[in-house]
Amino acid sequence: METGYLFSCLPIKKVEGVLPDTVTDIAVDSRAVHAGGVFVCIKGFTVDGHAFVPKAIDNGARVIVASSQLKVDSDKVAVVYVEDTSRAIALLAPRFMNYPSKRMTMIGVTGTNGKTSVSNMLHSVLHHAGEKSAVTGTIGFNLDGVLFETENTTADVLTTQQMIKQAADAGCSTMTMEVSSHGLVEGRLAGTEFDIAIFTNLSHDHLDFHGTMENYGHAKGLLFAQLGQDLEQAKFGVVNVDDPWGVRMKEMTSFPVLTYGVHNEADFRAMDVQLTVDSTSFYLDSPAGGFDVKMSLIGEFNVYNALAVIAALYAKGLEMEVILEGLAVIPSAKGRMEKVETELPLTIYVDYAHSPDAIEKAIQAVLPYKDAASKLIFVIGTGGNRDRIKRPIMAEKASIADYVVLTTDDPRDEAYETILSELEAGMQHDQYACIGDREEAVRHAVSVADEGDIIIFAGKGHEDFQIIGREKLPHSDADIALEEAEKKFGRGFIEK
Ligand SMILES: CC(=O)N[C@H]1[C@@H](OP(=O)(O)OP(=O)(O)OC[C@H]2O[C@@H](n3ccc(=O)[nH]c3=O)[C@H](O)[C@@H]2O)O[C@H](CO)[C@@H](O)[C@@H]1O[C@H](C)C(=O)N[C@@H](C)C(=O)N[C@H](CCC(=O)O)C(=O)O
Ligand SMILES: Nc1ncnc2c1ncn2[C@@H]1O[C@H](COP(=O)(O)OP(=O)(O)OP(=O)(O)O)[C@@H](O)[C@H]1O
Repeated sequence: METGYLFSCLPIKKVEGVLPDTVTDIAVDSRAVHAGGVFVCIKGFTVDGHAFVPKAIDNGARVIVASSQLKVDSDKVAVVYVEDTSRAIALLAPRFMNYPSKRMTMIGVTGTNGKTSVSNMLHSVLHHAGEKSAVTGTIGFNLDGVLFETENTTADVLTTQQMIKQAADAGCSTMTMEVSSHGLVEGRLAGTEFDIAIFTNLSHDHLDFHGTMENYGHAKGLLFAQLGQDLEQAKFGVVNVDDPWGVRMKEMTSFPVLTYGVHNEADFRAMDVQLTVDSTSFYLDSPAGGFDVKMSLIGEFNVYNALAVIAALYAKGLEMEVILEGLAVIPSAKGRMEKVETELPLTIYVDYAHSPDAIEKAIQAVLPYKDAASKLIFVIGTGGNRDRIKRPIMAEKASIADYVVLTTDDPRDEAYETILSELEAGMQHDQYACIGDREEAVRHAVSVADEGDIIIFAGKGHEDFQIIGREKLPHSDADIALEEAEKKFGRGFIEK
């Protein structure tokens, strides 16, 4: 790309050395720099990218964007000095990629719980409708069926723009993105032109980062504010009005907002909700008329997720019949109340609940189908070195289960004892065990289970690892549970 055009979007303090006519690439990681490329030095939470300039130059960087004074050979590289390199990359990345989000319908999904579920449901319904679509988030970057790993729910601004460009170049007509509050506050969505913004709900989480619920809610509101002011475009907000924050999100944008809910008046309202052990149905009142909706996803929370999907795809212009046909056949997102296939006389779910509200919702999804004589066993852990305020509240919600196993979920550098004692403080009854080692905790849950019981392993969801110290070790709640069950009941795994 022409260097002059690329840098004309930046407020530049000074340039040292001579800028080349063109640059080949742009990178924020010295290890990803290509010959003739631009390296932008980011001051991170762990290290300062300025320290990696020599490595970037070794890899062929031709231009460095920095905010601290550098000592480099100005015959070899040019240095562009700016006040704030994080803001600089937010301007440079979409420009370098030619603003690829403008080439697709972009749907952003934010909220404490349901982002992965709603995003993947949208992707699956679009796929069922014959559209080529992409989705990014906690599970990874799914480009029309091909899954790439991602580090974050919402990737850094450069990776985000690269993924959007990849999806647009591959001919996707829609891209759905999970939008985290961290991502919004840190500007990772800069330059991403959303057409539809969805808000699911807001409840206690991430207060280690945001400090207060007010800040956390404000962060989510940025997605709606960032829809912009070009009212000639057909953009929409989609909000859950059963959540008080949904009403506030409406105020954050001038674009039309479609509301959804079960209890309050809404554009898309579910009525006569019927929840069974393996399916959900409801009557939908909508601007397009009344419809009977049926799906295999379980739990009331999935009614909300379905309403968000229906409203967003209606806003996008899909026929209601097409949307509902897709909803009827799609599976749940990986690790979201996912039933483990087994011949055991037990019912086992793997779930990703790790906020107090999600824990409550996950338990409520199965409680009505539990036999009075059987138990619901709930295994829950929290991460080390992260939001500690939520720990007792998580255990308080988990106490709705008959038996609770308190454990860890990526303990990182924190001792088992502090995690467990802070969880334990919230327990409401004495039917529980505290076991720091997650593998042992899973085995214990199976060991106390009797025929007919239900076990929910919460917190890990789709993840196949446990982070202990700095190491990411392989871990699967489902595999350990089935192995233990095989010992106890003489069967577990289904012969393939
Ligand atoms: C606290 C936080 O936001 N950290 C993010 C941040 O890491 P960091 O600041 O530590 O980065 P760093 O390692 O100091 O690196 C600084 C710079 O040096 C560069 N570098 C580094 C090494 C090298 O050899 N060469 C080099 O150039 C790096 O590429 C980077 O540009 O930048 C990284 C790259 O973008 C992110 O992966 C990382 O997310 C970490 C993994 C994280 O845990 N983030 C959480 C808080 C988060 O963002 N969570 C939300 C959602 C959660 C939810 O809803 O559940 C999310 O969206 O994921
Ligand atoms: N709409 C919802 N309301 C409340 N809880 C939900 C909802 N949808 C899903 N859940 C519960 O929350 C858990 C996490 O769901 P999901 O992964 O979709 O949320 P998320 O917002 O993507 O979470 P994260 O930000 O941690 O990636 C699920 O496993 C389920 O137990």
